[in-house]
Amino acid sequence: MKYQNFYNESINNPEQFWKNQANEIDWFTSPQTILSKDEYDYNQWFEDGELNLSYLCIDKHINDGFGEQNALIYDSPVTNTKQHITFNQLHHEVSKLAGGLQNLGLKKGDTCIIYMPMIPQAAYAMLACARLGVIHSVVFGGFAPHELAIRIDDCKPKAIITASNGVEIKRIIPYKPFVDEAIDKSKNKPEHVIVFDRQLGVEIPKKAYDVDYKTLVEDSPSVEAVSVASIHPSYVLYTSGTTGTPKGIIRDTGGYATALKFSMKYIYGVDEGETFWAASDVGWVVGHSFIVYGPLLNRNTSIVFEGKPIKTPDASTFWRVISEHNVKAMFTAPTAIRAIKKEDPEGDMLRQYDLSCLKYQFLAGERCDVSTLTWAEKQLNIPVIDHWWQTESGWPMLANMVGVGLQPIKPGSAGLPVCGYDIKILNEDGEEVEPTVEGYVAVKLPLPPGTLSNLWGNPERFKFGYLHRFPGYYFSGDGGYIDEDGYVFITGRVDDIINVAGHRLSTAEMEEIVASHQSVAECAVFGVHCEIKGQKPLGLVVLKSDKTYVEDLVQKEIIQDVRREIGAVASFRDVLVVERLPKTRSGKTLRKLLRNIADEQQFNIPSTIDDVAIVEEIKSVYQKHNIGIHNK
Ligand SMILES: CCC(=O)SCCNC(=O)CCNC(=O)[C@H](O)C(C)(C)COP(=O)(O)OP(=O)(O)OC[C@H]1O[C@@H](n2cnc3c(N)ncnc32)[C@H](O)[C@@H]1OP(=O)(O)O
Repeated sequence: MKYQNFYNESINNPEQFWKNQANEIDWFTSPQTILSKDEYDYNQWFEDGELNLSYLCIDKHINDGFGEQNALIYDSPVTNTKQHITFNQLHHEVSKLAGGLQNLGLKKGDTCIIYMPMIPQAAYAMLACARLGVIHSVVFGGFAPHELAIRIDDCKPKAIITASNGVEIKRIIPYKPFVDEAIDKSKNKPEHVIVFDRQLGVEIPKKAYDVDYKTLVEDSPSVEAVSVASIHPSYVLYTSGTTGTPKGIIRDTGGYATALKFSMKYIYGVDEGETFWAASDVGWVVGHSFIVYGPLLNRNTSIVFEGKPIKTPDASTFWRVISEHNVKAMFTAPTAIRAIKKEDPEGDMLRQYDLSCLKYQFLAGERCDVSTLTWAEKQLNIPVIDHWWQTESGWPMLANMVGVGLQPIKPGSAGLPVCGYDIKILNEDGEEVEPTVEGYVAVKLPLPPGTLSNLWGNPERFKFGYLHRFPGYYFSGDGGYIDEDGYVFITGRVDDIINVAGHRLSTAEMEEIVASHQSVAECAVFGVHCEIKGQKPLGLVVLKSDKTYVEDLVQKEIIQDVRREIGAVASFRDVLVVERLPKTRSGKTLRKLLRNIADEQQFNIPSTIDDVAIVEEIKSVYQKHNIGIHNK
């Protein structure tokens, strides 16, 4: 099969194409309607189909005779634990937890937040919710109680499933106290908090709403998977938006199952029974799609890894896991490769392991610089494939579809459009631009199955944020260009979103927190280049003139404020005090100029600037504080 023919088929005849793909999964009721419109006049897939994700990920494989195959391998260098979990064992854990949730009153259509570290119980919790048709919302453990509270208030969960603690290298992260604090702050209190005690000697503060996870599972019956409509939301996953509040991306069930089954085979090139590893976190979309649902749907063994690319215990960890667990294809973010490269530039640690099992290395989550890609290629000597997608899409939009046939790799490009995604580069007026001309990356509607179906509780924001700017297209928020061979190059966000170590964060949200410090008159927060994390946030503050300050103390307080409100994941460590900020004559802060000066990029000073002398002022502040690529 040729990529181009396959792709063209998906674009020219999407209904037939996706009907064929939908036939690859086991439906309780096969869909007769393939593509239709919902009440908001937006496309939906397989409207009248019925199925269950938990059934497809577990029961189906047991029924097919694969109950003793490993479904999950939990590998935790931070606790020195390795555990193999078969599909039979997964069934036991998930169906009894689902029974427990049911006993607590959770039913189809309710919501449940999952705030867990990278332990198998996080996957059990997701699958138990899916078994009942309960809509889960996993919140990344690096987010602070304030962020958790925002999500609680938005999705109003009936229960929260959490653990006593996480382990960050050698540091204990107190998950349960964070949940208690978030509930204190939120207006919509959940009825139950189900707590998995990891028995690591961490004290668990007790509350009336607490339910012990293990007792709940022990005392509850196994329950069967319920049938849900294809368009039933399987989950809500929050992602940063350009305004302060995060957006709850809604994912359907039938379209998602179809797209994930398709992805495992055609994008990642793994067959049933093989091992796949996405070294990410269940709190991100990668974790949903390619640690839990995708591999399990495809009867792959999936690795739940609780560790880091370095320091747990060293830069050889990834290679040990690949070799020990016979991983065929692996997914990680470029930032992880950069961290390994820094510790092991010549690949000496890598060569201690037999990596002959590894056939493909996939990279995504942030833009991949050429030197990271070529370093990985040189060390691994296999195709290293950058690809691009978003929380919104749920699965890859650009890739090198190795399951169809490996195409030449062009370093710097995230590859070719994946089947179903009619990707266009548009100018300000919504017109398609010529090859190699940079513009806005948009996808012609309808989007393929498995992509976002709306925003939780906010259909207006969905339309305005994604569909309004270029009618007839989904607007990705990224800029880029397509070359003469059809390869797409993503150049970065065109809004206030930054990507720090593969974590998508809103600078507007950080700016709100910085601005609320009592000593700050005005401020700007923006992303600057970071050698390891790709980008990191930098804050510039102008202090109020009617006060006396200890500058260092104000800076520490501001950094602490952002960490307390958003969480450690923000990596907000740099705040500089300046006399003034560059502005246009109409008073708009020139954040892009501030970023370009820091990144020492070629830039034009906007003609609307109110005082050009500020450019030198800012440069000298950056120099004094060692900000800038060449100062490192
Ligand atoms: C394609 C669609 C998508 O884009 S989905 C998103 C894809 N992104 C990813 O998969 C993320 C990739 N990045 C990573 O996995 C990590 O950044 C890696 C590379 C492993 C490095 O981790 P780390 O050294 O912790 O750095 P970091 O910048 O992630 O962390 C910053 C601070 O946050 C903390 N943190 C991190 N995770 C948690 C957690 N689960 N629970 C609690 N805290 C967490 C870290 O400890 C770190 O804290 P500190 O600032 O050092 O005190």
